[in-house]
Amino acid sequence: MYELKRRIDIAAGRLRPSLVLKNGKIVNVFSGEIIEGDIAIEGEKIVGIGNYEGVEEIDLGGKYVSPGFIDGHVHIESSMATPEQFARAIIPRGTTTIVADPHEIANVCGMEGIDYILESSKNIPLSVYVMLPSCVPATPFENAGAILKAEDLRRLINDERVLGLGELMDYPGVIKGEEDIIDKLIMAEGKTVDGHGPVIEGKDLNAYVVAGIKTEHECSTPEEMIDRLRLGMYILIREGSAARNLKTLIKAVNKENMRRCLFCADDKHPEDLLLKGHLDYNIRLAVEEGINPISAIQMATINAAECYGLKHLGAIAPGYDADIVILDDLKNFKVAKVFKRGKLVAQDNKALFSVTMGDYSKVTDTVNIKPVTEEDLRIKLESDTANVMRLLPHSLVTKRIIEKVSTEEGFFKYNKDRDILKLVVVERHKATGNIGLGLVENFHLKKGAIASTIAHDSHNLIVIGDNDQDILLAIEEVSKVGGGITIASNGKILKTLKLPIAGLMSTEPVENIKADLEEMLNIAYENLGVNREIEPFMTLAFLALPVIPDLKLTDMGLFDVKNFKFIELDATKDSI
Ligand SMILES: Nc1ncnc2[nH]cnc12
Ligand SMILES: [Mn+2]
Repeated sequence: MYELKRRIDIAAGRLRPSLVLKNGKIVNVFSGEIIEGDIAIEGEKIVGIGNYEGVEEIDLGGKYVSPGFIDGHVHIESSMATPEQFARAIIPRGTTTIVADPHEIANVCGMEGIDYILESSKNIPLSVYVMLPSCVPATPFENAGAILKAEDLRRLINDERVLGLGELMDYPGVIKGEEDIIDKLIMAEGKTVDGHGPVIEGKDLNAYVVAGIKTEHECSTPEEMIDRLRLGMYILIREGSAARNLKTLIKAVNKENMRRCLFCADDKHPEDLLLKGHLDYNIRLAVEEGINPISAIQMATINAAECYGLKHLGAIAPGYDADIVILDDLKNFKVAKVFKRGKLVAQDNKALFSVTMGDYSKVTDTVNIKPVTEEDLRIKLESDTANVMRLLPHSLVTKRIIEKVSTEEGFFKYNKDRDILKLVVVERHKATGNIGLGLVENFHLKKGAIASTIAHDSHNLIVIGDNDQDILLAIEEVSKVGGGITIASNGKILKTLKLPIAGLMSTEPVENIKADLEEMLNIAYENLGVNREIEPFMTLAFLALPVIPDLKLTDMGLFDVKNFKFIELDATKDSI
């Protein structure tokens, strides 16, 4: 009561605000104007726009003022950094709020993983909201470290930082009205439900929307985007490290539909966050592609706030949180200062706050595999014609190709003159001994192997190599360090990035993770001759995700995503 009365007195000019940002060019996300004036701030709230004198004053020197940026869909784990370190990377770029989907760590650690993300993001100057993972495991065609049902999720659905259900990847299950999915949708009634249903259309799309799914971030064509806008879905335009859809989709944004469009990163690696940026990069790219700067700012602020029901965020107006970004101009969108709830938290691309690591003791030691032998890696082929996964440059998609491969006594034989590598997925949560075996073309690796415990979304242990000795050595290394990425060559480990949190995240500062990854990328390209059109670690991470076509490999075998079924490696044994 008192606080409200005080805010009214300050707004009315009867009392001086604690802080006034003077002389700014304020982007008004409601009227679409740029209005010159001061911003009166009291505590965590904006209380007035106009001409004010404050106890403390900061002169903005006529710079532009935007609301803090809001990422509508991001997996913190994909940055390989903890939430605290992730905040250090993105706040200097102007992001003050994220809607996170912790399905990566949930696939490894179940509810403990979600608790960790909520707990470790509580005391940082970044608002971290969470969508409860709806699909753990993503599909029935893989073994994850947990299975989450509605009754598991229910204890968190009314948490004030939980905004609803995360990406509904099991779109066939939604369309069939499967009981498990219905349970989760009813549990989330009144909250937001995120989609992941790029390939559906027509009546199936109606079924998906009427089920309560209100957003889509997996569009890769303008047609998919328009189809979904027409049915009332919000469109999240994604620019991440894995998938880069902005330049394609932005063409379909116009002044009539832009208020239903927002930005997201989905999965972004540390080097991209630190070098390219976060939503400041999306905004810059959109403006370069012809979008009006004010519209681009609306997409990064008020649109996301309205999409997720965040009524106190997304605008520079009385009563809104004082989440404020000061920009040098509306062309390069260089972020000069960032305020979070009225406090200066970043300046000239530097975080002005320190972070202490939260307790992660319940989400480590997560690699639990049955020892793998050379015998386990033998690929039986009755003919020499195989179903091979052909990698496409800068894409999560693989192409199914049928190729003649070398064999010996009925088993696959490495051929140094052919670019056909062995891909192995080892179940790593319950030591079941499950192993998926596949063949990959266009990765180009020579004399070595790369292993990783990042393998969306079940995050089993995935390895690619051109000889079994290095494959076995790499498996042993990532298992020994409790999860991570390693490069083995000629019987030696060249480098390992340790990811002790769930086998997904490092405890190191984000700058160190970036430096280690850059060194490993260099080793992959220089020492092992990996295809420079492929980002090896991100590509490897998505080769196990059976919701993106054509062929993917899980611990249960080679999966034909288009026909939604397992197939044999020997192409003569499987009808297409
Ligand atoms: N992390 C992720 N999980 C599921 N689907 C995805 N598509 C892109 N990134 C993804
Ligand atoms: Mn996602």
